[in-house]
Amino acid sequence: MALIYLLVVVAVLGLSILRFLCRPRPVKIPIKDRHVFITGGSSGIGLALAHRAASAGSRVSILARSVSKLEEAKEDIRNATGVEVAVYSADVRNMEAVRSAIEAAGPIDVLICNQGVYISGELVDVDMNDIKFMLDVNVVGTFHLIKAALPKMKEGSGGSDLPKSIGIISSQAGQIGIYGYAAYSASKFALRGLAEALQQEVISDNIHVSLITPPYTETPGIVEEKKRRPKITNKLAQYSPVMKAEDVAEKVLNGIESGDFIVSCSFIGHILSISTAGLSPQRSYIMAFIELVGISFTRFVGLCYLWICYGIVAKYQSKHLKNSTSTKVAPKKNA
Ligand SMILES: NC(=O)C1=CN([C@@H]2O[C@H](COP(=O)(O)OP(=O)(O)OC[C@H]3O[C@@H](n4cnc5c(N)ncnc54)[C@H](OP(=O)(O)O)[C@@H]3O)[C@@H](O)[C@H]2O)C=CC1
Ligand SMILES: CCCCCCCCCCCCCCCC(=O)[C@@H](N)CO
Repeated sequence: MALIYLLVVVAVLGLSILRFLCRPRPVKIPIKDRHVFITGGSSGIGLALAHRAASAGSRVSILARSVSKLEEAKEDIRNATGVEVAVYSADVRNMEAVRSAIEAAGPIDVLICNQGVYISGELVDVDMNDIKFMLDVNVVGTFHLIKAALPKMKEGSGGSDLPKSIGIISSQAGQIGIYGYAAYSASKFALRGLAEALQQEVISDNIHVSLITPPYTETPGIVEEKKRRPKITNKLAQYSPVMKAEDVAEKVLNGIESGDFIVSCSFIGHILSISTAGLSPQRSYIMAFIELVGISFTRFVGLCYLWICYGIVAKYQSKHLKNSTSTKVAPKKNA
């Protein structure tokens, strides 16, 4: 009895300390009647986000390269919601193109940097051009977008203005490195550094950064990627279930509206976020409490997961080695 009493006192005291401690402060970011600008909005997660934001009453702009895919998305959203979205064709790798699109779109309340490319394969086999392509689109492209949008977003912010948001789509592959994703993971881990530093720089402008970490999601992009994905990657990633783009979009917009810094989209996603909490800001004292209590447990789960991973890798590589020796030997026998 006394022990339970003590535990309750400690928990309440702990929660009060965390409530005092947690920075930045919690925030609510409305999206209704506000301008939401979504890159990669013509396909997959971005398209689902555009649908959802339009249904929620936002003014929506989408940006991507292909004009025909943009027009198709525009028609799709019009048919489903009756909302006209604005479309901008630009390659995020081109700063000038990004600048003109953002200028034409007008001041942004919620910028969602969702464009992204992913090519998997063992690093020795991946072409350097493909590696640079991923870093350019995923990382440099995101810098272009934020640098182009930020000056206007800062203008007139603070004061009594409504809070604004910059949402950056990373990935679970931005929380853990997985076989076959060395370059992609590097690009997605990079976004975390950007997000953490940027949040400190823009907090006084009442701009709030969300770093989103979806699991595998059914999208046109993933259908392509799957064709080249090493089989072993599927084995290692099987513990994180695949989601539908619509469900991811719902989590993303809810996370942005709640001002969450890390937005995870699934149960395993939450476990991953707790175990990689590091020095990311945490606005919710409840979540901070869960992190403090859960972190040694999730580290243990992580160690078990890595034990499984390295077992799978060892088995795969010994089989691979045997296979490659037998193929080397076979032609000799035939000759
Ligand atoms: N699907 C998944 O399993 C997961 C995806 N993610 C991330 O989510 C984001 C969206 O992925 P997903 O929906 O699968 O991708 P899709 O391939 O389905 O869509 C990608 C979108 O980005 C646009 N895009 C690509 N390159 C550029 C560029 N250089 N400039 C401007 N726009 C560009 C594409 O249009 P266009 O080609 O016409 O330019 C398209 O609209 C990515 O950042 C991805 O890394 C994260 C975790 C899991
Ligand atoms: C501590 C507990 C750990 C539990 C197990 C976690 C398993 C993680 C698997 C991560 C798979 C990566 C998905 C991202 C795919 C992606 O971003 C695509 N775009 C790639 O093509």
